[in-house]
Amino acid sequence: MKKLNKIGVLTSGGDAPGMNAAIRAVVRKCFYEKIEIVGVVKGYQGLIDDNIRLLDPSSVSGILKEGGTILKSARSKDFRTKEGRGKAYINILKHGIDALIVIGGDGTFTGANIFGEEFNIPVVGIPGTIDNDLYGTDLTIGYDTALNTVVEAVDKIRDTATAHSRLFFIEVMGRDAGFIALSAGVASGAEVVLLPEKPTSYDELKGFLEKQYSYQKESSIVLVAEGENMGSTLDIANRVNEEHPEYDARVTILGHLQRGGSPTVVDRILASELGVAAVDALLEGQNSIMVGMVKDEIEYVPFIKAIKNKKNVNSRLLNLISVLSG
Ligand SMILES: Nc1ncnc2c1ncn2[C@@H]1O[C@H](COP(=O)(O)OP(=O)(O)O)[C@@H](O)[C@H]1O
Ligand SMILES: O=P(O)(O)OC[C@H]1O[C@](O)(COP(=O)(O)O)[C@@H](O)[C@@H]1O
Ligand SMILES: [Mg+2]
Repeated sequence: MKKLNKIGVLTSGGDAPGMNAAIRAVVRKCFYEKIEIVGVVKGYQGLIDDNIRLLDPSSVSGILKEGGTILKSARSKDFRTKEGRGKAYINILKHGIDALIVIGGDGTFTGANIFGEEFNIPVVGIPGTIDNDLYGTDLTIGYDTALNTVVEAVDKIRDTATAHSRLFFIEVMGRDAGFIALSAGVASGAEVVLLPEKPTSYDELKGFLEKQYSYQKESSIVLVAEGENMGSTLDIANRVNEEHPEYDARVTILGHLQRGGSPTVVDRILASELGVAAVDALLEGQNSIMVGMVKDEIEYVPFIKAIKNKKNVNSRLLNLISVLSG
């Protein structure tokens, strides 16, 4: 195994609270192990554009509690091309980088896997996405903070919904995954959740709502994962209002506020552990793997498994929604 003298670290895809805590852990662990560490600015695009700078323990002072990412993030079209990845590799050689740590989601790991195979450079991934849609880790960095943000917002909407006896459709993030909608739904007492993993028909939804209305509930909340099957949240709410004007339905789309804010304790600890574990993995000669946390143990999960295997939503939680919404 080639000696590790210099590691590059980057954040890529949608930012997530706790990415800074992970960067800090990687940088401080490298210092501890006497390995040089450089930060790549703006994800894979920064590798292509040679936007690379030296980091030291003081460059990560005070960032543990900050949302966003000091290294910035990007969705790089160029890295999807062989030509772009070729430019990235030239810059890796220019800076003498021996291995990469990439912090991101499924897209980031797909790119890392291709890049590692093309150019034979060791790459280790740290799961950072609010969506929690990665197989091989119980939690991804940022998910817990996003959940807390969503629940705080839903609690507030519940106040006004109850005051006016209204139905609210609240759309949350989760491009292809319903983890945020389901867990936040249980934690905020949502009456219905709409998830991509469990397609619901319009008639089923109507049936749920009619049942709720027959209980004379003070308010109802439907948490909609953006990737669910029925189409736009506004269209669903409009149709419900046409058929049942008495529900007086309203729509709130929480949007990018779910991605910001100071990370929770859970995310800070997870990010610190995985940051250190990623450097350990490289020191052990690991390659093309994600470091995950399963039942409080660090696991090495091949990129291909983390991307291709489907992480299932918790059916117990789904059942809770129907049992507790009465
Ligand atoms: N098939 C691919 N080939 C090369 N690079 C990819 C591929 N898929 C994703 N990437 C890179 O990873 C970046 C992040 O992926 P994206 O899906 O946007 O976010 P996330 O990693 O959070 O899921 C993309 O912008 C792109 O640069
Ligand atoms: O910020 P953008 O580019 O509008 O992307 C929005 C998407 O990013 C996310 O917030 C996070 O997704 P990724 O972690 O896969 O990038 C999704 O929930 C959402 O669909
Ligand atoms: Mg993703």
